[in-house]
Amino acid sequence: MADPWESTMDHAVAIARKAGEVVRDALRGDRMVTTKSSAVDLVTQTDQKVEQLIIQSVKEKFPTHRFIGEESVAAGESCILSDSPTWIIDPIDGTTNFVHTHLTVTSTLDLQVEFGVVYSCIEDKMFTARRGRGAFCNGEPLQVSQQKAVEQAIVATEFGSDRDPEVVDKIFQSLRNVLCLPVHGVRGAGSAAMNMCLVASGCVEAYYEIGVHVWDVAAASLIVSEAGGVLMDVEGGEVDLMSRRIIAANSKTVAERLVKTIVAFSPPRDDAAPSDRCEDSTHLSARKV
Ligand SMILES: O=P([O-])([O-])O[C@@H]1[C@@H](O)[C@H](O)[C@@H](O)[C@H](O)[C@@H]1O
Ligand SMILES: [Mg+2]
Ligand SMILES: [Mg+2]
Repeated sequence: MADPWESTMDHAVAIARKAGEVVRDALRGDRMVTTKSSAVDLVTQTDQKVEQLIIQSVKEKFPTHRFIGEESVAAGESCILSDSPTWIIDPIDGTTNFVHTHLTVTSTLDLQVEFGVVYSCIEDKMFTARRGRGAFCNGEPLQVSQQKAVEQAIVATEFGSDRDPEVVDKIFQSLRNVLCLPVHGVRGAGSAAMNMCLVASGCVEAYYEIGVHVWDVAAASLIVSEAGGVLMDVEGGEVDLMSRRIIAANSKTVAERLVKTIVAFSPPRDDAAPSDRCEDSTHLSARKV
């Protein structure tokens, strides 16, 4: 049966590839860095340029579609899912890597519940998933790891950009608990989306993080699910993409072991009123890197 969203997803893949070209070009030049919710929550002109490139390109083809973009929300736009087709965009997932010319940088585009696209532009890896039709990397099918013993697993996580000592303590308590399960290792790509694509690819057994945003994980969530993986809230139960908490695992068994291990807390939700969000976009002085 013909897929009504096929041409839309093709456009998403094309614009993700174009975004990757812009990011690769920017890596060869100077990057002006400013900050958002903390001194280590970085953003560059390239993040903003790529987000506008994506949004303008989609608006021209699909004028009724809505958007949740990381940098648009940072500038004060709402972060509310509507009944209209809504694109959830992270123009650069891994901005800190981008600023430090580190390797893993992705751009993510998700059209809520229909398809997800994550493009890792340095590696030229295009991760895609269409609801009910599988997950792929450069056209090759993806399948999560079959390892169900967490003691034989590699787990990915990130430390986020909140440096409140009480939050950092909870993050480290979880990390210590996970390491002492024990697990074979803990890894972090510097990009939530890339960590989740590693789960979908069977490279690591699970990823968890408290403090991510909906734009970090929306596209890759569908890629994990379509690769046979499981999404769960850190306290168990269904994941809520606006809650800023997620476990993406190869199996329910591994996900449930992590639920028992992680020290849970609840950051301000992405769909909270702007005044209740911790991201108050305090743009400190720009610096060139
Ligand atoms: O800001 P960004 O590079 O798009 O996204 C990043 C996420 O991919 C990562 O998981 C998180 O720990 C960082 O704090 C940051 O949010
Ligand atoms: Mg991100
Ligand atoms: Mg980003």
